[in-house]
Amino acid sequence: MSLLEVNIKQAGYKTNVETINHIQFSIKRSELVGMIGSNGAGKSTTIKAFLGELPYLNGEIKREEGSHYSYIPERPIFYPELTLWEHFEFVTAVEELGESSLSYAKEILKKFRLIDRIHEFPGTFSKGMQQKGMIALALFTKPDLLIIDEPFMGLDPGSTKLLLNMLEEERTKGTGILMCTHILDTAQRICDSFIIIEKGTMKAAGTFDEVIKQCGAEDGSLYSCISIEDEINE
Ligand SMILES: Nc1ncnc2c1ncn2[C@@H]1O[C@H](COP(=O)(O)OP(=O)(O)OP(=O)(O)O)[C@@H](O)[C@H]1O
Repeated sequence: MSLLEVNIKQAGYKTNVETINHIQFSIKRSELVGMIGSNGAGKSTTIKAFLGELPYLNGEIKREEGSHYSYIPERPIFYPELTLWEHFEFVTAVEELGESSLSYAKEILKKFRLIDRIHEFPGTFSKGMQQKGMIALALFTKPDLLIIDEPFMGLDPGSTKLLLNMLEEERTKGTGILMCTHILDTAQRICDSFIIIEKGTMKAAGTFDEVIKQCGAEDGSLYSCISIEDEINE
């Protein structure tokens, strides 16, 4: 059984108005899946659909029993009235993680070089620092499935390297990862499999060789899998 099995027939932001359709894929433990496609192709909508955040979903979503996920959205979201450290305390209380887990929080925050800023409000952080704060919070809950939308956005080279190492560490622990990204060279290097989304539907899915073949990308590059006029025209 996979961690996640997605079979979306149609889904959208209004009842009976489909923004995406016919998207099927699964994610196994320790698998890193790259979801790629142009701006507006339907990647974030697909994520929202299988997380149950859309008003319209015709399809079936199966999750491994007892597994839990963390979702890092494209734009960081924090509670304006809480400091970064208070976010960790809040998550500890809500998820019933126990006080001892806060030492793990400090470990992650040290790695992300945020430890000196924990008593500040994340809203006052730089974009990259906010992104790191979101990633740190997501990893803190030790998810079985990690869903990251544009993880490299705003990260400096050192933080990008750190994130890549942490993704590898998570994978080794058995975490399944779904990552939306426009950084195709990195995706090609680190992902086990790919989902290509185009105009709200799934154009290809599988290993690198499989998607290249399905897309008819003769130059053997993921760039050729993404057409330029890819946006959904409603
Ligand atoms: N909240 C919303 N309400 C209505 N339509 C939306 C909403 N969010 C996105 N859409 C529409 O859904 C379509 C797919 O958008 P989506 O955000 O899924 O694209 P994406 O592939 O994630 O793009 P990007 O790479 O730019 O993040 C677009 O036509 C967009 O306008």
